[in-house]
Amino acid sequence: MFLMKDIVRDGDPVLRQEAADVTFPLSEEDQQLAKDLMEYLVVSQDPEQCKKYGLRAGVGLAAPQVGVSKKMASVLVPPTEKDGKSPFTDVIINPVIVSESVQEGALTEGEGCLSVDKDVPGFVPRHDRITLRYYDVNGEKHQLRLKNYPAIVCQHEIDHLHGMLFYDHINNDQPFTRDDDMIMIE
Ligand SMILES: CNC(=O)c1cccc(C)c1Nc1nc(N2CCN(c3ccccc3Cl)CC2)nc(N2CSC[C@H]2C(=O)NC)n1
Ligand code: NI
Repeated sequence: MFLMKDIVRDGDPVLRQEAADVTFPLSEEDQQLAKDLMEYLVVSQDPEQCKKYGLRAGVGLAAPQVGVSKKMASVLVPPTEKDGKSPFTDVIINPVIVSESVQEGALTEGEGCLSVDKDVPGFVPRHDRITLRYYDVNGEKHQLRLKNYPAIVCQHEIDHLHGMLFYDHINNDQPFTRDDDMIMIE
């Protein structure tokens, strides 16, 4: 199981590299990595276990953040009160955003990252809607449309696979600048 000591922090070059494509069928090692990446999110989202292991809660974790420069990330978007179903949960492998809305979206409260200890205030302008193509741990190809929070999270995690961090997108002169048709996501 990953603990905070296993999370690579900003400044480590691995977070600024282009990660390598994952080859199928997954090696034992890559299968274990996928399990561990998802387990971190599950444990971190359970208040009791989160406290017990001293974790920072997250809804996404990319392999480079645990020092493995491979195109793999776990995403676990918690269920919204409404229907108790997670809008998106999977380990995305060799993900590609095949299309994206011109319309932007951003989290109203800004973004946090397990690899960035400092708070970096500001809107992180992203695409409000994306069409995501990825392979799951079984090598099955998926292509689906995501919008709002799940789309933001996937873009944040896919950024990690290309050596980008969320604050790279923040407008430093006007961090809370937004154009009036930017979708603000709670
Ligand atoms: C600077 N202001 C802020 O951080 C920020 C501040 C307020 C609100 C938001 C919404 C903010 N923003 C933000 N909050 C999150 N969490 C909210 C709490 N949650 C969580 C916490 C406890 C249990 C279960 C869960 Cl689910 C875990 C996830 N996560 C991300 N990001 C950016 S995309 C990848 C994702 C990530 O996992 N980061 C570690 N951003
Ligand atoms: Ni991150």
